Amino acid sequence: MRINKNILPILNTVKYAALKKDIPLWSTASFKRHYCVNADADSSINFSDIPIERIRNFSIIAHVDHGKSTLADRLLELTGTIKGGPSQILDKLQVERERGITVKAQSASLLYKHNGEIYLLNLIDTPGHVDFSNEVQRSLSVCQGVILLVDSNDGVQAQTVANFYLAFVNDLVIIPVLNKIDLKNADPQRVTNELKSLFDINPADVLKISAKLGIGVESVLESVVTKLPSPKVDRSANLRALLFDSMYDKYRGALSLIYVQDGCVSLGDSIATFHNKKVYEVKSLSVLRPDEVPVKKLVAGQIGLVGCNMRSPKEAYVGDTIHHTDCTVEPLEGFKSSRPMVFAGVYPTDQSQHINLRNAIEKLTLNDSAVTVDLDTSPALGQGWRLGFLGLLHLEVFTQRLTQEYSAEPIITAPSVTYKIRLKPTKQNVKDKSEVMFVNNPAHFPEQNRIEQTFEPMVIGTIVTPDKYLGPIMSLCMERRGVQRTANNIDNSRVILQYDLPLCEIVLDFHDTLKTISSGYASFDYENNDYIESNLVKLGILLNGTLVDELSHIVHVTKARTIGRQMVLKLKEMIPRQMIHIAIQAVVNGKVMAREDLKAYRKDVTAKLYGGDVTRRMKLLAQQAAGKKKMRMVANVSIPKETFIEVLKK
Ligand SMILES: Nc1nc2c(ncn2[C@@H]2O[C@H](COP(=O)(O)OP(=O)(O)OP(=O)(O)O)[C@@H](O)[C@H]2O)c(=O)[nH]1
Repeated sequence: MRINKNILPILNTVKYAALKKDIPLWSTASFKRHYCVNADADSSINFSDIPIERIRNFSIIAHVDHGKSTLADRLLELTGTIKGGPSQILDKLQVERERGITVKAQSASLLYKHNGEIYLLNLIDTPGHVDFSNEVQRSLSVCQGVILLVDSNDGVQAQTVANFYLAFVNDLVIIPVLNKIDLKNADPQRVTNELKSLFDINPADVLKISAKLGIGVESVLESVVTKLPSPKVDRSANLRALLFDSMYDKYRGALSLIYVQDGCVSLGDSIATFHNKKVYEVKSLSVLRPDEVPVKKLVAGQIGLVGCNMRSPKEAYVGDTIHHTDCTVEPLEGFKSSRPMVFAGVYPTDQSQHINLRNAIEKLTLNDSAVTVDLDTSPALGQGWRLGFLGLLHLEVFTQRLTQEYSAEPIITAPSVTYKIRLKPTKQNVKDKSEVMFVNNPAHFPEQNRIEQTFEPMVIGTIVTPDKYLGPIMSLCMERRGVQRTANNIDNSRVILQYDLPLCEIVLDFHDTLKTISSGYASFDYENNDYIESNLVKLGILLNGTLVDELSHIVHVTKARTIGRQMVLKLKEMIPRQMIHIAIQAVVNGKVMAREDLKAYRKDVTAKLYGGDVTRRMKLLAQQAAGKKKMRMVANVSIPKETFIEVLKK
């Protein structure tokens, strides 16, 4: 590791010695004496005895990869909550570890000694990717402050801007922290100036740390205690707790993560929820450290997990208020539900898997409340669901979790955004000229002669980039039918751009392309905007003359030929040759835009075996049969199940 020399003056002797010997700072005796709560004392501390003035609830927010989970690890270690061990401890899901990103906000309760007093710090590590911004929004609703973390090499990025404003509009106290000061190219001064010019943050308030090396991390804890307010709650009032996340446990059913706004809740209490009006007995209560530690009581200001035998995942409604059955209270505000941006059909590989897949989707949506679920049927794929997601990464993560956590292997159809269509007045409804329908499934796209006007959803995209990539980025936005709104300098080498872009142009691969053309330096964030009128058509895909709606796509008329060409080529590549000749065509209103042919072919997997090796022959045939199971018969053609989504990627 090459250490930035500029940080040396800020290391005191203990830290420097620890660093040189590669001893983690938090394991030094002097550190433990000052900051960690003694492990023996820890087990005897009753969390509910900690007064409100000594509670701090905060989130760590930042752009992707700026070090949130690493800082969370350090804070857990420094406070003695965990004793080292695996890194990114709050990234608990397999999908998070495999992809190296946080997709779920995770909370942990830390005990911290300040001026001899013990404080309870409830930390929430949030995801950085724009597809999971609903997790950040929910987390902020139970916090009084945030740590806004910025990489001191990368500087302010698109999600830094989005997250700053999210915290700002929620009236939260912001602790600005520059991370990765150990990197050779770190430039904390430049990034401090960016924070000043963009957000008017006082340079004197900016902390400079290296979460990886543990440098300066104690100053973060000190700021959390001294700068953040304690929660505004009332312990003497009747119980009101906000259910802000939930998860499914095999043995205990749905578990609810709650923030106790008023009063307290104890084991054995009889509680009810506003949304479903059902009554439950509190069976288990725990705080997360970050694993569950059972407690007897949760009091106002605390965050904890409640188990009350909710058997159906639908009962734990995120945003609901929990109260005691014998008291009437005003419900808490809850959450504005996030609007799904991308829809895709989800079908079992064969209909015998239907019930399993339904259970898996129900349980997983409990832990991912942003996903919307509607029933759907498809002539080729049978009974299934139309699911709504916040973006393509969200869709991919959800389906990966279905497979990894519930052993379900669904088929996902081509994702689509929701278009608005105004139909021509018919003789019967001349008076009602404005018959409008919303379509997110190409199968429901009306015949062209019934359509009066079509509209597509737009976003306002924010791009932060070094100015040397400005040319290619502007070309990319133009190619994606974007219209520039603003362009401003952040400093003398970086620019922040705002564009109006059609949502369908950014959901699939815009982010990846942007990263590629800017060597990874540009970042992107977007927010929903209105619908605008746009000339849209259905690009149908025909396999041997049969329309396959599951592969069809709604596109802008100017893109129909290019996308049609790309799709037939991709399909030719993805569909294995079969015993019949396959014609693949892309059509718009009956007019062929592109065509490819896949020649017939008979694959005799046992052909190379001579003689009578029956067992080997059987094994090969069995392997071939298993391979076929992973395919789906559509229009008499076997299609690998990934085709439906992969075909749209360039
Ligand atoms: N050199 C250096 N690397 C760091 C530091 N902090 C984090 N990293 C590295 O930066 C990368 C991203 O860190 P994470 O903690 O996963 O970042 P994150 O913000 O939680 O990422 P997402 O949850 O995906 O948004 C990892 O490879 C870390 O080891 C630091 O202070 N110095």
